[in-house]
Amino acid sequence: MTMSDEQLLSSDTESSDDQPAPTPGTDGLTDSTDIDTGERSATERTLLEARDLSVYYGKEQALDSVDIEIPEKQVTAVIGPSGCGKSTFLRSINRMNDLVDAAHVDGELVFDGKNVYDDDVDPVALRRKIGMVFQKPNPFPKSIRDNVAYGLRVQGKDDGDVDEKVHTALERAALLDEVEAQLDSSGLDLSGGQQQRLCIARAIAPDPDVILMDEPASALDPVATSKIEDLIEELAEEYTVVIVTHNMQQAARISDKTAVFLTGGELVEFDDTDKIFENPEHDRVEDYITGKFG
Ligand SMILES: Nc1ncnc2c1ncn2[C@@H]1O[C@H](COP(=O)(O)OP(=O)(O)OP(=O)(O)O)[C@@H](O)[C@H]1O
Repeated sequence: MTMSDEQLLSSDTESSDDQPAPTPGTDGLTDSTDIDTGERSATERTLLEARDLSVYYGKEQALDSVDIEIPEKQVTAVIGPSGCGKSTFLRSINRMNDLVDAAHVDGELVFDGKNVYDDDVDPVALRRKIGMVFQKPNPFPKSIRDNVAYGLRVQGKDDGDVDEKVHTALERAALLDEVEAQLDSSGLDLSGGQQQRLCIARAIAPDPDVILMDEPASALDPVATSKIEDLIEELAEEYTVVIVTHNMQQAARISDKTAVFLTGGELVEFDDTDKIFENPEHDRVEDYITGKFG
């Protein structure tokens, strides 16, 4: 699953000309830690690690010295009250904050042993390894097939087996059965829930390692939400999923780990989801979970 660092670092047609020449990064694998619980795996490997990560918008600090180790092939939920920096944290993982002029990042975000803020990392290539799904389904005004194939095309992977890859991505996104007979119809003609699964198929077509999801079900009805939740749990067999959600029941249902951010962009507690919801260490987290504020 993991692509080489060379691929991560290599420039492509979308990258700016002033990107430094690609250089091989570390092949470093971060620490492995044996754990005694976990339904998905007995051993967890850290795939993403924030080290003293702070993010500012101008003078305003949105994330405050965050340290966190996110395990591979699990679902990590990010929760906390409005404005506490959840989206900022998510967007710092694949450098989406680069697109905000006022944003400034201190510290490190290490992905598979490499700081993604190093000068030699191409953010466009990075975003193919760390895909993103947004709150509102945003398919392109193109056919279902072309929506999914888009990620392959920009990656130069649209060789002979595009159709096979499109099918695989739709299947993994639990959408193939519903759209197989209409791949040339517009993606915009699908229901909201189907559009979101189409966007998930588009994100996974280039075979990323990580899928970031920013409240992916908040615009959907309960049935569509339930399908997305089932899908997220399935995706974690192949991918590392980090999901921002306002819905604490959803976090409790689908995640293995939960990170609780509180006001000021502080990561107050990060632990197994069961522990966070049943017996958190911090009173402030308990107050938030039990609805005393937020
Ligand atoms: N593009 C931006 N420019 C300036 N300030 C921003 C920007 N994006 C976020 N902020 C500020 O950074 C802080 C954290 O915002 P962020 O969106 O990360 O929080 P959040 O926890 O995801 O909020 P919500 O739950 O309401 O979506 C807030 O004070 C917000 O106003």
